[in-house]
Amino acid sequence: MVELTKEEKQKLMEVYRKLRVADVRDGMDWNMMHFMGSIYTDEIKPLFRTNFCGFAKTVQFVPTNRTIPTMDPESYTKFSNHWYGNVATYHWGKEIGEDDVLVLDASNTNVGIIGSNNGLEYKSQGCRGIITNGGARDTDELILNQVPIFSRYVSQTMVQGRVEYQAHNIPVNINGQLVRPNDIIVADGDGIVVVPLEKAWDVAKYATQEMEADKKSRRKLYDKMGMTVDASVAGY
Ligand SMILES: O=C([O-])CC(=O)C(=O)O
Ligand SMILES: [Mg+2]
Repeated sequence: MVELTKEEKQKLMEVYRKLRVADVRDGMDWNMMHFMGSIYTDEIKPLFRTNFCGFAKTVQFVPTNRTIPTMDPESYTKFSNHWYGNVATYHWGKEIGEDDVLVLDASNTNVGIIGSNNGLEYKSQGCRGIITNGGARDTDELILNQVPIFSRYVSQTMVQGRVEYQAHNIPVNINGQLVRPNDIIVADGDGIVVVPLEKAWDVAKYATQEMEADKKSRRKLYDKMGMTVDASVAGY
């Protein structure tokens, strides 16, 4: 796992915050990574239009093969607490910090692995966004609280009796794309791009080149059409 200093991370974020997914996609192509890194919105969708970038904090859950014995509801409360505390654990959550993006490989299970409670908690710790090939639940509240999340499913279920924590800070597979701890994640309405951390500056250089050419061109069109300058062309 490549580690960066706080200053190096801040410098990268200053550059990446300005880039659109399309620019980063171009920057990847310029570095001969045409078939790497893209995760599309037909598979992993944002709950609402949003954009973010940050460093991947990876976690993996797997489906369970444990049988659930029949029990009365009072016993189920104990069972549920035990599962949450020992099987589908969220102990890694406290490690999430500023400029992280939580990348949760839930093994494509339709389970509500992120809800409005843990989603808001990670946001409060500085988490920029969440990406999962599993499910989100409490989605009305996730939207109300503007917790930026891209997920495969809108789910209803709890994790108890369904999935188990497997590992964190390991390479994971999201829709056929490798995401390693601290790789850069860029997400917007066009989907998600994963940039290998060791290529981050090379990708940023050509992504910025393409973005600037594009914005200068759009700015001319704004002027030609008498359109009011907005954030997407300001400064060009
Ligand atoms: O409890 C969970 O793991 C998921 C959830 O619904 C929440 O955090 O609100
Ligand atoms: Mg909940």
